[in-house]
Amino acid sequence: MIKTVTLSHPTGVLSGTINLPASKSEANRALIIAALAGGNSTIENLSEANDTQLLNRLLQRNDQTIDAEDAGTVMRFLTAYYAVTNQQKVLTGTDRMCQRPIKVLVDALRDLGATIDYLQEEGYPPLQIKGFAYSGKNHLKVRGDISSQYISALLMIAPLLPDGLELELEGKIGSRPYIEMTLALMQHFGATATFEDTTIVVPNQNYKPATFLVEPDWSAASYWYSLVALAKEAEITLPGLRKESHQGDRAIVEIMYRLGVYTEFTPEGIRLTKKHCEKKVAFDFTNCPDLAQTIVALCAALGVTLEMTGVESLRIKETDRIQALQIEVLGMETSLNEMSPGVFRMEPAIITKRELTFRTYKDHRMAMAFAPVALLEPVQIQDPDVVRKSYPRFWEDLEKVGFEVVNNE
Ligand SMILES: O=C(O)C1=C[C@@H](OP(=O)(O)O)[C@@H](O)[C@H](O)C1
Ligand SMILES: C=C(OP(=O)(O)O)C(=O)O
Repeated sequence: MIKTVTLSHPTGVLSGTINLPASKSEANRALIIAALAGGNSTIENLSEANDTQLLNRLLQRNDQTIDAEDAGTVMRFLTAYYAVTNQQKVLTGTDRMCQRPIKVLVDALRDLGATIDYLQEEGYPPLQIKGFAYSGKNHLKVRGDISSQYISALLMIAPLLPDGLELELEGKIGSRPYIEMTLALMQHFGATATFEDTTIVVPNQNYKPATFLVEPDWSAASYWYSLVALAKEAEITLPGLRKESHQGDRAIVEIMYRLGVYTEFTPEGIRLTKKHCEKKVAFDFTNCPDLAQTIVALCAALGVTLEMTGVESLRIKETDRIQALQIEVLGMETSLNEMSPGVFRMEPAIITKRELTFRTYKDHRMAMAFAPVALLEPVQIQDPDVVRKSYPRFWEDLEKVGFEVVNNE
């Protein structure tokens, strides 16, 4: 029996104040850097996301085998962390994690002097980290088009290397704001770097312990934007979000402006209300890949024609997100087609079904992206507990604004 939640909303009028979870991306960088800084750092508003709670636990224990579960940042950041701090570990994760590539990072760490073996398939976890003897190399070329997490992982350990590190990024750079977030967090803990064009230079230096306050998660905010866009009337307040943020997913403000949501920045945070929605939109998700599912589900529900590009990295995330989206929008009587390599198009849907069921593919964002459709028709979401990866209180927060959430075991 598959666990589902059934979601419905009585009126379509939505109002309330929601305290979002803190950003797992910021928190996981702060945890790694604080560990490298030694001494007493304080991380305030640590994310309740499983990805962050897991990393926090792993850093406090001295386990021989490290289970990164389904958390990409945990797997990638800890691989670099344990390698350069010369800790012998086996790193593994869920079946899916063992299908998510890590070769770019392992090759770079081997170049720096790490001994790392693949325990199953070449290029994929599980890994065995055997030790570190500095090679003297301080210039590496790294592909920028697979995952920025490899680059962030290398950057965070770079100040510890005797000659620092010059990273030359090759190919298209995806998820660039996440690289900039890494550099900003490093700077917060006293380590400077330069990022010009495609080259990042990090000198050898010491991190300094610091206090860091984690911001609310802009990726989590995207589901509330989607709810506002689909509601008949809405006024949603999300405290703590600011215009200036390290998170690239703040791009949701401009994206949703075109899809019917107005953002007012207030001293407390943001206030979302409704405005006119365009009928046809095109977005490039290169810099904000985690927003793509929110926008596909929303455009299908709104009947808006969507063209999207910059989604190459979606194939190697918690699931093949392109394939998962293509299957799930079929249930909304629309289709997402690859018109030419990397260019996807979705024509408007007219939803005529009474109840829609969405599968989630062990991917938190599939659950949260499709949940707002419940403002139009009752919706069933399979395996609802997936949200724990980034937003464990998601279903409770929906109840706060009047959704009926029925758990079906
Ligand atoms: O560094 C990070 O915190 C993240 C980087 C992005 O991954 P990619 O760099 O693999 O696109 C993003 O999708 C992920 O949710 C979090
Ligand atoms: C891709 C994601 O996470 P990660 O790669 O860190 O597992 C995500 O949270 O959408």
